[in-house]
Amino acid sequence: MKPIMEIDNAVKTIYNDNENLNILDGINLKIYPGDFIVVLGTNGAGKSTLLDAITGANQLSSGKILLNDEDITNKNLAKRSQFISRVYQDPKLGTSPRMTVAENLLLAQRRGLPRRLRLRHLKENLPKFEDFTSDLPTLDNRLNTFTEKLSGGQRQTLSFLMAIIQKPELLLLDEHTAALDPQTSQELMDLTDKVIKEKNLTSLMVTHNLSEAVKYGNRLIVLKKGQIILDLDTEAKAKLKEKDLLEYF
Ligand SMILES: Nc1ncnc2c1ncn2[C@@H]1O[C@H](COP(=O)(O)OP(=O)(O)OP(=O)(O)O)[C@@H](O)[C@H]1O
Repeated sequence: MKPIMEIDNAVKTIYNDNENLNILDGINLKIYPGDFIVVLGTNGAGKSTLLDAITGANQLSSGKILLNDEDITNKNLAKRSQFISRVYQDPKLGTSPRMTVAENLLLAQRRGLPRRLRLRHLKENLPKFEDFTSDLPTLDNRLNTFTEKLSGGQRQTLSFLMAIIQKPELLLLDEHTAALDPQTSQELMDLTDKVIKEKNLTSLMVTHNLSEAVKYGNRLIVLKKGQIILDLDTEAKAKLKEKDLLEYF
């Protein structure tokens, strides 16, 4: 099987305290269609830097990133966002507060088009959005609500829907349930897992929650000081127990 994404010897160097520091230090990773890869690592291990490098929010110092065999290393964030979507930890990122839920969904559905074109034809899209949100208790009947009026959990569910409404080549989940209360976090995690399976999405999920790391996904990597120090394939991941991970933290 061909990888969707290939990260080849990715290095990100910063100048800190009068010295060069590799915050990504030779990352090699192949992401295959349908992979759901859990990414673990202590604070400062380089997880966000890796996601930034994948989205183009931050350019690599050296190394390459290929998406479906195309070298995207020098493509900017806007170009890559047509194919790669990301859900952040902060519910306020990723949604427009002064727009309704339906308008936000419309913007996301037309990712890649100029903004003035993206907000046209709201009315004819409403039935589709109603269908899309109807079995989600948190967003049912909320299509005309301004996003700033939503709770953190509702807003994060919306961010997730926006990230997947136009099937991305790669979905990045950046501790996307970490800021929510335990029940809401569980609901969003269950929705995430269901949608990833139903739509056969390819995904990378950063988490600090070890039980989530064991329960979800088919592969797992651990980052430390900018390097991948553990890379479990599907078979090894299936046998994984929470206590096996403790030695890495
Ligand atoms: N622009 C920058 N300037 C200086 N240091 C940086 C910069 N960006 C990241 N770092 C440092 O690089 C290291 C990796 O940061 P990164 O945010 O990727 O870690 P992380 O694994 O996502 O951590 P966390 O779990 O806390 O979110 C950290 O030591 C961080 O302080």
